[in-house]
Amino acid sequence: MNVTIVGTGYVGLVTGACLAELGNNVFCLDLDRNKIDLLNAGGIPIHEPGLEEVLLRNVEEGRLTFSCDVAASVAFADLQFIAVGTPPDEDGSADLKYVLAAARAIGRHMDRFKVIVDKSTVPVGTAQEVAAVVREELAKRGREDIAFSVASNPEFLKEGAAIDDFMRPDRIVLGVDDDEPGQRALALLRELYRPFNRNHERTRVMDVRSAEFTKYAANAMLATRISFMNELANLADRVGADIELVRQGIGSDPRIGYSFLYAGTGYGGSCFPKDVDALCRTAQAHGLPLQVLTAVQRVNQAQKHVLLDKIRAQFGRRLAGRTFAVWGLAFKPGTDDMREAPSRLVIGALLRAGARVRAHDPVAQEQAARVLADDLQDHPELLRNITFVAKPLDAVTGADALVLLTEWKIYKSPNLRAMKDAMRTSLVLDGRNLYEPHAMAQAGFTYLGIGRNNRALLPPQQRVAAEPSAAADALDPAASSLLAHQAQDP
Ligand SMILES: NC(=O)c1ccc[n+]([C@@H]2O[C@H](COP(=O)([O-])OP(=O)(O)OC[C@H]3O[C@@H](n4cnc5c(N)ncnc54)[C@H](O)[C@@H]3O)[C@@H](O)[C@H]2O)c1
Ligand SMILES: O=c1ccn([C@@H]2O[C@H](COP(=O)(O)OP(=O)(O)O[C@H]3O[C@H](CO)[C@@H](O)[C@H](O)[C@H]3O)[C@@H](O)[C@H]2O)c(=O)[nH]1
Repeated sequence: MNVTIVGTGYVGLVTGACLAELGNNVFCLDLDRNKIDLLNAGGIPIHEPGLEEVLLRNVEEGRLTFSCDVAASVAFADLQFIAVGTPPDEDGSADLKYVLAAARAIGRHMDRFKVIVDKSTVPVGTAQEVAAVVREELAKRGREDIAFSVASNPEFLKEGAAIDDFMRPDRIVLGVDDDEPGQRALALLRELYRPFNRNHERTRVMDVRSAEFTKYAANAMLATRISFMNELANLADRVGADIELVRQGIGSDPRIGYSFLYAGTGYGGSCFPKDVDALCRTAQAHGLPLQVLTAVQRVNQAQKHVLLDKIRAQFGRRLAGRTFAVWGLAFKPGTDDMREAPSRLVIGALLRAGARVRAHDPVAQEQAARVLADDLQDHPELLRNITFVAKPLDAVTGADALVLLTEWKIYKSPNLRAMKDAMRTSLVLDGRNLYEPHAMAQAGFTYLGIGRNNRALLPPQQRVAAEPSAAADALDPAASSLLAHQAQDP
């Protein structure tokens, strides 16, 4: 089949590549000329395992095209997928300007029946708005005779596992209208997704509004599990339990399951924070504020500060002159995506407090340097105090503490002896609970995970003995106000 994908970001690129891999002819449109030029030159704008191979093969075999030509993209296929960004607006609701601009462009150029498929994550009712915009454009040209349908086909892929998620989906949600164009849309989409249903039927057909809602409900449920565990982890720290053992204890109940119950430094990325916000906004607009999800957001905001609180508990306010090793910058392993990455907040706070940071990430260092420069626009001189290093061990050399923020595989079995020898102080703050407290204590580390302050396993908590240099003793005033602010954070 011929398919057009509007928007060649994480979702658009993966969708386009995977649909081409199944034998379809795919036209990927983006308005970002640099991105299209890079793709046409054989480059890839994002880090996503397995993507390069699929892209190169399908471009070479002529099934995958990248272009900025809107008229050509609309003419190319009856199926027009919209996969552009839906970033948060100022009030937290989803900003639909890219979606509606894409819809308008389709309406402006279409000259025969089209199925417009919203793959972007969009609030309930968006398909109706898309249809209105397309109708408006058709009316301007006096072409109200051209039929079309707007369907919803939300995407559930995870970054870092996107190809696998797309190729082996748990479910394919199709929201279509009941009318004749809607049923034509359904027939086309069923045909497109037929290869995914060979083993068993994965397609769930529903009305458009329910499909749009399903996407938000899924992300909200997953975010809720994470905030629930993060809150319990903080209590575990107080009562002397180990949240990892608790996770396994409850996960063994099939009604609960093991997935998405890892405590950490709060969820980040381009989806959970913005989608939970947007759903809360939708609910408010309908006069039904969502109390559980409001708490989920609040807990997540606070959780992003938990490691900083632990750092402060160890060092007091004297962070100026200290050196912190940071392992992991991306919001999760398997990606170079820095959107809402907890590392931004932690590193920003450390630098503002006058500390030095030696950071390592296997793929996200370049992106991290870019976003941190943006985050620290008001204090660009602080960027001198962050060094990006080639190897994890280089980061810990001479460090007062190691702060682990992303659970990349490369950090899973470090050489503890070499680490301990290299560090100035053997303090490890593990934001992903990657290590065993007992093993770390045995190796001579002061180990602080999230919700793992199990008194039976750990030596009595000691404050870090080594004092910073005298020159560093004077606390940067910006740092002290920042830390005070964090102390008050809910
Ligand atoms: N990133 C994920 O893991 C993920 C997973 C599932 C769903 N989603 C949802 O999918 C949507 C896209 O997310 P993303 O992460 O791929 O975004 P992204 O920012 O990586 O990519 C969006 C792309 O759309 C392009 N674009 C914007 N307006 C355009 C237009 N009018 N015509 C053509 N191209 C245009 C931009 O230049 C950009 O390249 C969002 O709604 C997001 O919530 C994302
Ligand atoms: O037990 C867990 C699982 C995840 N996280 C964090 O949650 C965030 C999101 O992780 P993940 O869901 O793996 O990555 P995303 O790529 O953001 O994928 C989510 O968001 C996408 C965009 O909507 C959806 O398509 C996916 O189904 C949904 O998992 C990250 O910061 C993780 O560190 C935890 O803290 N604990």
